[in-house]
Formats: sequence, C-alpha cells, structure tokens
Amino acid sequence: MKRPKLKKASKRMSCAKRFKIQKKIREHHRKVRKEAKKSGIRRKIKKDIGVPNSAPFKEEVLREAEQRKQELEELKEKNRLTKQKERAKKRKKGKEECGEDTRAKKKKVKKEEKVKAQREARAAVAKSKSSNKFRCSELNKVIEASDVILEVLDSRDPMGCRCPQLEEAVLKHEGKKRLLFVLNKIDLVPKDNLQNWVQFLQTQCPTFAFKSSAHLQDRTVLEKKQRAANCIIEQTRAGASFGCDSLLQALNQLANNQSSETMLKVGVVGFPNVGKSSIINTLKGIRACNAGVQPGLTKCMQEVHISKKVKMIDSPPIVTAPSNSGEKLALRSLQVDSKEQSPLDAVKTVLKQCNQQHIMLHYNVPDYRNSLEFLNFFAQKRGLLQKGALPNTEQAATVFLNDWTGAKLSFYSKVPEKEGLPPHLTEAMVTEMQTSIELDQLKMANEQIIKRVRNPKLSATIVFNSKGLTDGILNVSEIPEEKHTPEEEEEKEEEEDGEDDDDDDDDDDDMLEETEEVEDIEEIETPDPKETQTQKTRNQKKGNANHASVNIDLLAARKNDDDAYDFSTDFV
Ligand SMILES: Nc1nc2c(ncn2[C@@H]2O[C@H](COP(=O)(O)OP(=O)(O)OP(=O)(O)O)[C@@H](O)[C@H]2O)c(=O)[nH]1
Repeated sequence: MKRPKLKKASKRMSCAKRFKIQKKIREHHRKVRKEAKKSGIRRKIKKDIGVPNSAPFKEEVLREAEQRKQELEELKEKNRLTKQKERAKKRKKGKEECGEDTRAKKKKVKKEEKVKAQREARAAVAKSKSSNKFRCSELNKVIEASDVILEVLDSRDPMGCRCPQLEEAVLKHEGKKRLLFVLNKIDLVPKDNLQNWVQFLQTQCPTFAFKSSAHLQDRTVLEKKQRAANCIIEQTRAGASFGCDSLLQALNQLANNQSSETMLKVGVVGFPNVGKSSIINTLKGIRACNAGVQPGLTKCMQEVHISKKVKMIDSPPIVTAPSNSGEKLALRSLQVDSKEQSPLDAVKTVLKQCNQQHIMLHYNVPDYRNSLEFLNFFAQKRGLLQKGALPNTEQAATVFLNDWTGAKLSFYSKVPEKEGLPPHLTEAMVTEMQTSIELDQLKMANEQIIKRVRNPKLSATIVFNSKGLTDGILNVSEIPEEKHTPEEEEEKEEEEDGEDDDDDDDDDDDMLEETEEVEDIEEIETPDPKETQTQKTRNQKKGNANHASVNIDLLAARKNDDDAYDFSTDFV
C-alpha cells in the first residue's frame, strides 16, 4: 500500500503575523545600520571589478577611464562654480532691489508731500483770490490804471447794474477819468424797451448798445487769422456781435485826443456776469479772457491789447454791499453763488419781482403757491432730481439764478418814469462826460444797431420789477469779514488736525523742504512792480497788521500760561 505523501506545510499565515515579522525585520535592519554608523563602517562600496589582465588593450582602457573620470570631475567643479556665481548674483540683485525699493519709496513719499504742499499753496492763493477783499483791491487797481472806465450794464436790468459808488469814484477822481456806459446783452430785451433805455441812459452818460459774441472759441491770434482765411463767418444768432465798430471808433477817438503818446487804457467794470470779459473778447475777436455762465469767473485784472492805441483791462466784479435789499442782492451778489446766502431765498425774491403768469408761460409750469413749489416744478422739468427721484430744489435754485444772469433768459425792466439825475451825479459831471464823444454819431450808430438786432420771442419774455441802483463797496477796509461755509470750516479743522499730526513726525529735512515751499508761495504773491503808490502803502499797512497779530498771539500765549494748571501744587 502506497504511503500517502506527507502534505507540505503551508506558508500561509495570518496578516497580523506577517506584518509583525516584517516589522521585526525592519527594526533589526535599522539597528544594524545604526551600529555600523556608530562604529564608522560605511556601506559596502561596490567593488570595481577593474580590467582583467587578459584584456588586450588594458592600458588604453585604463587611461580612457581615468580621462573620463577627470572630465567628469572638471564638469562637476564647473557646475558648482557657476551655481555659486548665480547664487551670489541673485543675492546681490535682491539686495539692490531692496535698496532701490526703499529709496524709490522715500522719493515717492517726498514727491507726494511736495505736490500736496504745492496744491495746498495753490488752493490758498486761489482762495485768497476769490475773497471779496482781493476782488475789491483788484478793481481799485483797474480804476487807478485806466483813463476811461466802461461800466457794463445788463440790458435786462440796467438800473440794477449801476453802482453809484463806482460812478462817483470815477467822476471825482483827481486823474480826470472818463465814464462810459455799455448796454450789453441787447439781444435779450424787446427793441422798444432797449430804445427807451438807451435814450434814458444817454441823458446821463454816453451809452453804447452792445451785443457780445458768445461763440469765440479760438484763444490765439493765429487761430483767428486761420479762421478768417478759411472764410468761417459767425452766422449764428449767439455768434453775431453788434456795437463793436461804434465802441472801437469812440475809443480810438479818445486815444487820438490824448496829449501823451501812451496807449489809452480802458477799464471794463461792472457787477458779476454782466458780460465784461465777453465785451473784451468780442472787441479783440478772440477768447482772450475767461467768460462763462458762472458768476465771478474773473478773479484778477487782465490787460488785453485791442489796437496800437487802445488797451482794455478786464476786472473782477464789483463787491455788492450787504446793506442792499435782498431783491438787489439776489442777482448781483456773489454771496448767493458762494452759498453765503441761500439760493432758495434769492429765487423767492426774484419771483416776487416778476409777473407769475409770465413765469408760468416761460417755464411752462402750472400755477404755483410759493417759490418752493415753483422750484419743485422747475426741478422736475429740468430733470434735477436727487435720491428717490425727489426734486433737488437747491440745485434747481442755482440753475434758475444762473439763467437769470446768463446768456439766454429774456426779461426786461421798465425805464424809470421819474426823470432827473440820481443824487451822486450833477449837471456839470454829465456835461463833462459828454464832451469829446460825438453824441450824434453815437445816437445814429445805436439806432442802426437796434434796427439790426433781432427781437427776442415776446411770448417768452418776462417783465421784471427792478429795484434800482445797487450799492457796491470800493473801500477794502469796509468789506465785512467773510463767513466760511460749514463745509469749509470742517475742511479747515481737518487740515489743521492733519498738520498737527504731520508736525510730530517731521524730521529736519522735511522742515527744510517746507521752508523752500513757503518761499515759492511768496514768489507767487510778490506784488507787481508796476503797482501804484497807494497799493504799496496798503501793503505796508498789511505788514503792520501782521506784526500786530504776532504780538496778540504772544500775549495770548502768555495769558494761557498764567491760566495753566499748576501741577506742582496739590489743590485737594
Ligand atoms: N445773450 C448774450 N449773452 C451774453 C452777452 N454778453 C455776455 N453774455 C453771456 O453772459 C455770461 C457772462 O459773461 P462774462 O463775460 O463771463 O461776464 P463777466 O462780467 O466777465 O463775469 P464775471 O467773471 O462774473 O465778472 C456768459 O455766459 C456770456 O456768454 C450778450 O451780449 N448776449
């Protein structure tokens, strides 16, 4: 009987057992390696089997192997060196970039600071230029410098545009100055009304009917010549001008009558937005002065040569006296524009001076109970809305007032029934004014102009009840301190706070730079060498005032010291 084969023992085992064995083996290997490391025995280096002696070209093979070894080592060394160099380069570049970055950052910060300071300085100069005191002093300079003064009157309310203080100052001036009226914007009033006004004003002062050109785009004489060469003629209603020739003729005549060889200087003065700059631009034929709807655009006096003998001087608007009634201030004062007076109130007074039917017809609005309701309608019509589609009455009021002093709205006031001279004029003054102007020639020229100018749409014309002459201020010391709007005051406080913070951080370099910038500002404000003696004395006075203010400050500081809390004493 065949013995059954013995079954071979199976190698199968449980996974746990297998893993355990594997782990043990790993641990054992690790232990061996560790000990080998400790005793300094390295891993077995593979033995170079070398070249057997039986090889036919043993020596050559060995030489070749040696050469390859050397080449490899050289290559390795080369790579190592290039890598080292690259790393050094990178490090250097990084350092440079870092240095450049910080330097560039510092430069940028300094530049920004400088620009900020310059901007602030410019803003301060602009602010001082838009102050009433500056305007008044510039106007005085214009009057001083001029031989002839053109008082510009808006044809829609000529009486309201007359300033008795200015007329008196010109006529009573020691330098014997001439006063002429220019009745501007004649295209916005009905012809018969214009005729009446020219006749009325002519009895007091030579009056020139005028319509300025509104479309003067070119700023240089070259552009003007090119336009003329291209035969581009202003044929639009707004682009046309009337009265240029008669005014230029009269001025040339006055220049010829002058005993001296000097040019005739003609100062152009008047209340805001009456068209002073536009008249000069029209006479010159180019846009030499800044003109626009915004009242008070002209900030400083500006000379413009009209011909070889005549030079015009543009001036900032006359400063209205606060003693004027609200009706007068509404259209003639810059305070309304600068929000010192509420535009809503100004609109209210203007509406009161007009016929409601005319307003409704002109603006195409329904019957309104008060000015606010009217402004609501007006704002809706013009699309002046704020958040929630509510009418923006503030903005509407400003737009409405700009319309009334601007270039489009047609309204007129009636000539005063009472004839006679206003209290500041005398018969002698009037006859003096009328000499050296050929009145008959002027009358004829005015008639021609009135004939040629187009009548405005009578259905849209509003009758305006003028409140008469408007008082102005010519003495700088009489101008009241200007109120700052709440926003301006807030800005000022913020600026002061900011300055305080900056002061703490500033180093010596910055201090030096600041002093340099202050010098720049002074350069901007250095007075014109041509300044008159009176202006110089005024400046001297200004200097005294500065000293006084310093003293006051010091006294105040000392007083503050006295009042200061004494920390060394225990008051409890
Ligand atoms: N329709 C019409 N508009 C005119 C006429 N003259 C001036 N204007 C407009 O009236 C506005 C005011 O003109 P400006 O020449 O800037 O007036 P200004 O008196 O120099 O103004 P300030 O800078 O405030 O002194 C502008 O929108 C002109 O286009 C004119 O004869 N007819």
